[in-house]
Formats: sequence, structure tokens, C-alpha cells
Amino acid sequence: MPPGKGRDHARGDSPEGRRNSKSRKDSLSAPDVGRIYAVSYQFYSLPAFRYSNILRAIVIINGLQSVILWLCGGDTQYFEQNIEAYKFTHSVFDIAMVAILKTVSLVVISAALEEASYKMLDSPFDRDLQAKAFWLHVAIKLVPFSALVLSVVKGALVLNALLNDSDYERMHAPYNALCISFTCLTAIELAFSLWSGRAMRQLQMVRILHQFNERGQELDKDGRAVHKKPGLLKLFSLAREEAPLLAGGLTAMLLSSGAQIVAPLFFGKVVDAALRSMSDLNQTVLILLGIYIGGALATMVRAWLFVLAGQRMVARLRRKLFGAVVSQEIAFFDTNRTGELCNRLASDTQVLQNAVTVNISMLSRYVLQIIGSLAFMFALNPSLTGKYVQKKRKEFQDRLADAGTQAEEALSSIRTVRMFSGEEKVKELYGIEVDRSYKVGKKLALAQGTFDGAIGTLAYGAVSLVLWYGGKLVNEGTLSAGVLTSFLLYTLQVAIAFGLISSLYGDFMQAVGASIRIFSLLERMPEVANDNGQILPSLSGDVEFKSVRFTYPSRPDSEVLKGISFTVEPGEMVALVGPSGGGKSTIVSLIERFYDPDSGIIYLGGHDLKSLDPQWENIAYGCVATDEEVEEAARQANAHDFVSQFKDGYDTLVGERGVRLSGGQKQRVAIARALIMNPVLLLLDEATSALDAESEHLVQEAIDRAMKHRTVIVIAHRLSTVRNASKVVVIDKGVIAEMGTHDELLKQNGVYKRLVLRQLTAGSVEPTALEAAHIENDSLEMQTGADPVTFGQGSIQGQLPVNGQIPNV
Ligand SMILES: Nc1ncnc2c1ncn2[C@@H]1O[C@H](COP(=O)(O)OP(=O)(O)OP(=O)(O)O)[C@@H](O)[C@H]1O
Repeated sequence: MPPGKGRDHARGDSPEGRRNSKSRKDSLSAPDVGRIYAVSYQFYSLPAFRYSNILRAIVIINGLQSVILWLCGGDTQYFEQNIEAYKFTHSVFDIAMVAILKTVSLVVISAALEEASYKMLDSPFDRDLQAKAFWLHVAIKLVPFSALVLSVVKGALVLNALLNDSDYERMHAPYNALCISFTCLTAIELAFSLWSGRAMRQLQMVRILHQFNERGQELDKDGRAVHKKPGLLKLFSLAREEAPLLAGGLTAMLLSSGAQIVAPLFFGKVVDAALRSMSDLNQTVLILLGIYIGGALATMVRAWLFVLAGQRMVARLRRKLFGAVVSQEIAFFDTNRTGELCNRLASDTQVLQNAVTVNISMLSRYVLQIIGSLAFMFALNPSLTGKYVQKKRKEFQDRLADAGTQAEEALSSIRTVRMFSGEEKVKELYGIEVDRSYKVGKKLALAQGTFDGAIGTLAYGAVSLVLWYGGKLVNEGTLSAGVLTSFLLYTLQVAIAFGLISSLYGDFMQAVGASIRIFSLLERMPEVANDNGQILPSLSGDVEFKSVRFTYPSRPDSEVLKGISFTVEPGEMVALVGPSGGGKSTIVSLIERFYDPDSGIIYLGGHDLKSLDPQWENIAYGCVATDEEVEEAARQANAHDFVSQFKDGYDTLVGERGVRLSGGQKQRVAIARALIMNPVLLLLDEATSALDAESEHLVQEAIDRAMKHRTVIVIAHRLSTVRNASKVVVIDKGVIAEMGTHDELLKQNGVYKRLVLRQLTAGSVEPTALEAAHIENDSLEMQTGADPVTFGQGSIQGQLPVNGQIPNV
């Protein structure tokens, strides 16, 4: 075997190459198929269908067949006859031995030749290699040639003896067959070996290039990640950890199937015994009862172990799958619907559970029942009908999943639905999906019925045929009634098992479908890896954006950030303001590393954000805090008073997304969470709308406290906040339109001034002298209302400190 040549030139079919190839294959990911990646490393492998493998296959077949024919041809004394009383024209012992030798030597020589030729592709002028290759080429021709000479000489002598020697005792027929087949196959091998020179030169052309990106995904020639469909084998690999349980289950199944197989035999015996005597009958029935009880016990153990294995596997798979889903980058959730993901967790895993456990059990049981069955049963080919049913079944499942997704989405946003009186609309949408699945379901029902009916007709047709023929034999006296009964039961059993196996095939195919979806999730590598990267001993809160450009992967046509650069010094409070849709929240999302920028760099504490460990950056939201710490944070956030008024105090269930709290309360709880995590850098998305003056005051006070002694980046909507900011960055249409302090920016006649004027007209804040002057100057502009921008939109959608991620309450 040619050895691999390092990472960028390793051979796929060398042991190392294979291992490499396998571990890399594991990380393929379906959703990345369209993206183009740079090749990080590559290696070559050779196709399975190639010269050396064909030659090896022929010699191995010849070797095996020679030995089998030799053993079959002799009588009980063939060893003595062939070895002790060896005669060149009577025994084939010598040919069988040569066949074995030839097989071993040609397999070894062809491998060595391939290795030498492969090395010569890289070092064509290596003399030693050339000499080695020469002698290997000679050997690969010499071996079949010598074997052919032997068999031709033997054949000629045998023929001569047959024609001219009247005393010649003929060889067994298998011996003759051995001589002839050995001669023919060896001649083919010789012809093949004559072609070895050319075949070896072609190695370069037939080798297959495997290239991988730095994330270990295999790429096609265009640099796109390839996605290979998982097969049944991969499906079963999911149940690897349950192997001991499955082995126990299979053993129990062997016992129960054994009982099922011998039972019909005793049925027949019961009939015969009943015709003989009562004591015979009692004895036979007792044995039959014993068989049934033993079988039932084994069935119990079998069912228990298989179901247990299935439950264990599906529990593990769900945990793993959920882990894989939650570690995906945020962009993944922009394009994958929650309902669909939940469906995969719930139903796809269930399908897999059945396939790899219960279905294996059933399959093996039926296969065992079928072994030794009637050949004509297999002549029937139900696969065509089976495939149709299978297709419809998959379609049905998909439609059902769509309906599930629809329902999930409507129910999870039921408040919005109610607010806009959208009940009729969602009912209609759900109805459409259900109708679709029903349509497929109708077709499935008909197909399944037809399929089952056809199988039943065939099965009972076969039974009738056996019954008629058996009855005829009984009538003629050549068969006992008992044997006929046993035979009939066997036929029935086989026919039923056969029918069930074809339906199992459908289940397996459905499982393969489910596993494609599951594996694509399990193996998907998040774009933003979340488990590696630098962990800094401490973090200073400075942030720098350097020419950052960004486009949401789910909306590739519109660039959201178009070269953003600004700095935030430690301890500074920077306010991001600007018209709605300008890109403020996107900037915060990038700092949170929900996404990575397309170009440009974001520095956090002087380090490229991409080089830091995201899990360290965003401490898990299940942060542990003592009751005292929680209470203190709540006091700081002005939340303690209202929380203590609840019946259950701090144990109150706030409901999904905090729906049982008022807007102002939600904001204060979120601030309390931020305080508990005590972040160095605090990211705030301020909200002003829909709060009364008292709430507004409490929230503002809480925010002011939260901002103290830390670096803060705030998406500001309140004038009081921007006034206090060390720096105001105005983001408009993805670029920084203006940057400076509140007063500096007011003096410019730009976007910011218009924003401030709009805010001040809302009347919630007293203007300063400078602002009042601007109102005077711009009163006309205000009255025309020509400016479409707003300053006070949005709600507190999660105050997310970089090192303390807070979920929405
Ligand atoms: N997850 C997303 N996927 C695709 N596009 C998005 C996503 N989030 C935001 N956008 C788009 O990016 C642009 C900038 O949005 P962003 O939320 O950053 O603006 P903003 O300045 O924070 O606005 P607002 O003040 O209204 O919150 C908008 O056009 C928006 O539609």
C-alpha cells in the first residue's frame, strides 16, 4: 500500500487516509452546501473499482472456489486419497494448493506494485523504486503463468488418459470442474497481469481528490461542502451504545422465534397423536404448552430489552440534538423555524427509535421465520408497490410537520394573533396545512390498503395451493394429516412474515429520511464556533469597530452595516442613535457575537472578538446567585418593591416571555439580571414607549445605577440618556452619519438634530437652553412634519451585557 504523504497528499485507502477520511466525513453539514470554502488540506484516494481490486477479486474467487470444489469432490477419504495416494492425473490436491498460494501471492504482489507505482508518480527517477517495480511487474505475470502451465499440463495428461488409457479411472465431476475453472480463471488473471504496466501508469488519472476546509468539511471541486446521505449503517450507529441491550434482546428473540418455528411441528404431531391414543395426545400437548410458555417468556424479555434500548437511545439523541441546535449561530435561527426544529426533536427521533430498535427486532424475527421457506414466495416482488407507499408515507409526514409548524407559530404568538384579531386567518392557514396532509393521507390509505390486500391475497393464495396439494397427497396416502397441518402453518407463518418484512422496508426508509434531517443538524458546525477561543484573565471594557461590514445571511441582498468604525473607551457611555432600521441593534448583535462581521474587525479589550471564547464572553444565562444577591440587584433595579408584593415573591412564575409583568416591570427585572452578572461591558437597548411617568422614572433610575462604573453601549431613545453620553454615534442606513457629544452634534444641522427635535416635540423632557434655541430655529421644519425619522421606538428587548447574557423575561 502506498503510504500517505502528509496531510495534503495522504492516500485515502491507506489506513491513515481512511481514518482521516472517516473522521472528516462525520462533520459534514447539509445547510452549508451552497457556500464556497477555501481548501485547508487535501488527500487522494483510489476508486474501489480499479485494476488491482478486480485482479484481487478474481484470484480470491478462484482460490475459494478451488478449495470448495476439491473438498466437495472427494468422498470421506479425500484427504488420504489426495495426499497419500497422490496421482497427478487423479487428484486435484496440487491445484487447490497452488490456488491458495496464487491467491495469497497475487494479493500481496498487486498491493506492493500499487504502492511502488504510486510512489513513482512523485519520484519517477528513483532507481531503487524503478527496480522494485520492474520485479513486481515480472512477478505479477509469472505467478499466473506458472499456475496456468500446471493446469494445462494436468488437463492435457487427463485428456490423454481419457482417450488412450482404457484402465483410467475417471476423476469426480467436481474435480473436472475445478481443473476447467482453474485454467479459465488463471488465463484471465494472466491476461490481466499483462496489462499491469499500463494500469499502474493510469493510477494518477483514477485517483480521487478529497479536499477539506478548515472546519473539517469535505468539499467538492467547486469548494462547496458536500453532503452525503446517511445510509442504514449510519442509522444503526446511533444505537451503538445500546449494543449490549440489543444483543440481549436478540438472544431472547432467537429463543422466542425458535419456539415459534418449532410450534407448528408440534401442531402436526398433536393431530397425528390424536389419531393414535389419548396418552400420546396428552404428552404432545404438554410439550407444545412448554414450548409456548418458554416462547412467551422469551418474547417478554425481548420486548422489554428492545423497548428499553429504544428509549435510552432516543433520550440520548434528543439531548445531543438539542445541544447541537442550541449551539448553532443566531443566523441559523433566522432561517430555521422553531416549529420545525421542535418537530425534529420530537417526531424524527421517535421514528429513529423505532427503526433502530423495535424494527430491528421485528426484521430479525421475520427473517428467521422466513429462513427455509418456500422459494416461490420470493419470486413475488412487492417492492414497486412498497416504494409508492413509502413515498406517500414520507410525504404525509412532511405535510404533518408543516401543519405542526403552523400551529406552533400561531400559538407561540397568540397575543399578537389576538391583538390583530387574526384567529380566523391562523385557523385558515392551519386548515390549509391540515388539508394538504389529509390529501396525502387519503392516497396513503388507499396505497397501504391495496398493498396489504395484495400481500394478503398472495399469502392466502399460497396457503390454498399448499392445502390443495397437501390434501391430494393425504388422499393418496403419501402424507399424514399431521405433516400437512405443520406444513400449512409454516406456509402461513412465512407468508405473513414476508408481508410484514415489506412493510418494515417502508419503515426503514422513513427512518433514513428522518435521519437525514437529524444528522444534518447533529453534524452541522456552527458558523460561530462556541467552544474554543481565548479566555482572558480579565477584561477591560473597551470596544473598537474597525471598518465593519455585515449582511444578514438570511437576507444576503441587503448590506446592513457598510463600514462602521468607532471606539468606546473603558468606563465611557456611548449612545447609538439613528433612524429605525439604520443598524443599531445589528451593531449590538455583533458585539454579542450572535453573528460575525463579513469584513473588518471588532476588538473587545484589545482582542479580536473572533479569537475569544464566546461562552466565556456571554456567561450562560443560568447564572447562579444567592438569594441576597438577587434581592440586592432587585433593589438596585427598583424591582424589589413590586416583586415582594407578589404572593410568591421571588418565586413568582412570570409566564412565557414575562407576559404576566407590565412593560416597566419587565424592564426592571431585566436590569436586575444585568446587575447580578456585574458585567464589565453593558449593552442596553433603551425603551421609552408605553411607560407612564412614574414607571419611566423608576426605569430611568435603575438604568442610571446599572450604568455606573462600567463601559456602556446604549441604543438610546431618551434625550436624558444621550445628554449624559460621552459620545453619541448616529447610525443611518448602515453608516456612521455623525459622531460627537450631544452638544457638538446639535450644532450640526444633521440627522441627529432632527432626531432630537422630534423627541423634544414629544414633550417628555424639558429642553436645555441650547436645545430651546434649536427648537426656535427649526419650528417650521417641525410643523411640516416632513421628517420621517423617529427617536422613541422600540421596547426593551433584552438588556444584554456582553458578559452576562439575559434572556427576555
Ligand atoms: N435577523 C435579521 N435577519 C435579516 N435582516 C435583519 C435581521 N435583523 C435586522 N435585520 C434588518 O437589518 C436592518 C437593520 O436592523 P437593526 O435592527 O439593526 O436596525 P435598528 O437601527 O436597530 O432599528 P430600530 O431602531 O428600529 O431597532 C433592517 O433593515 C432590518 O430589517
